[in-house]
Amino acid sequence: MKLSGSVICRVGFGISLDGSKLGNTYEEVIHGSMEVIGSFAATDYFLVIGRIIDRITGLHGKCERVFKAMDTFFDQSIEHHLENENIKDDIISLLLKMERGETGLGEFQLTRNHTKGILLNVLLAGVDTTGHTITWAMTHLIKNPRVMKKVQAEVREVIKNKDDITEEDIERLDYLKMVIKETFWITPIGPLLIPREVSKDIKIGGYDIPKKTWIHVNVWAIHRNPNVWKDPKVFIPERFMDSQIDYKGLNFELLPFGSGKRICPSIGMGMALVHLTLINLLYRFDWKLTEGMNVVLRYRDNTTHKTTLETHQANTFNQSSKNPRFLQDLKNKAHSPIYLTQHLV
Ligand code: HEM
Repeated sequence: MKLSGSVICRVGFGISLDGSKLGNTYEEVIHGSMEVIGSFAATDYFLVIGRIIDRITGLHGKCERVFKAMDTFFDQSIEHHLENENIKDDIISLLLKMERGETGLGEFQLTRNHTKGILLNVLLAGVDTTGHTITWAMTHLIKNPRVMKKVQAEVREVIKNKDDITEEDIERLDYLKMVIKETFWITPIGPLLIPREVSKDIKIGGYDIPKKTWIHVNVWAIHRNPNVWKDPKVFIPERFMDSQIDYKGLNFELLPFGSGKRICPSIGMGMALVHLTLINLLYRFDWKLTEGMNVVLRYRDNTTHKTTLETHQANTFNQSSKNPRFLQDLKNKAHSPIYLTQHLV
């Protein structure tokens, strides 16, 4: 989570969280918003009485606090750009150009609120999804030593003693690509996608669906359809060998990024981050399952760990971040020991 957050803030917002005053606000924003998104909101079901219930449960107040923290975070990030004119080529610079009318949007005038709305989308949609995909892939590998051995052998063979691992290397890692596809398939990060609202009365599968109905696409169930998938509960990356099925929204059997107009607009960045992180971890470390369901990462030269740091996170963006499914420690320095503890529920 911290890694994906840092990358997205660097690439999207042109800011480095490490040691910056934005780092603390960022933590509050991310954890707070995930908690709020994952909470039950009575207003979603009972418009009037729900507002009263949400005030009594404290959800309303929490939303207000998170919203203020988020607004401050975006204000500070934008200010940082306005003070440093040499920051270019990131999302904030582009949006500020659009606000000033330097980049054409036709008749549409972008305001500061639009800019903040877009930044909010990028931040919330990018950090958790990427972070949890990596964590799930690690979990499946730890639980499947056969696959772990095979993918690690492939990565070490292809990377050998290269200092820099680049996106070109990904193309040569066929089995890793299958492992990631299988991770998306068995544990999709958005199991119900983003809800759609029906714009007119329609019929789907023989059912009448009236205008304005919300539709949730159950990707989790689609990925487990025994008429389409063999062994739908087992982690077998080889199922994608010689298969044309891809995750880009055109094969409806596999929809980790959704499909249609609202498909994830950042598949490229998400996939690059997931691949490069896993390649680095598989290449540089041996992972070992210890007693008591702990997962320990060790350096290949057998250096032992020294420090532990804990972060709580949920496993999908449809669940509350209160769920302490994962406790993880990842000191992200090239030559410092890495130790990772995971509690499997
Ligand atoms: C492995 C990583 C990722 C996964 C699995 C993922 C998955 C998804 C899914 C399932 C949706 C909903 C699509 C639908 O309902 O049809 C979505 C939407 C979205 N994603 Fe991603 N995503 C990932 C990475 C990212 C990254 C890195 C960013 C931005 C930096 C991003 C930005 C967005 C945005 C802005 C939307 C909303 C699009 C809209 O509302 O039209 N995603 N993503």
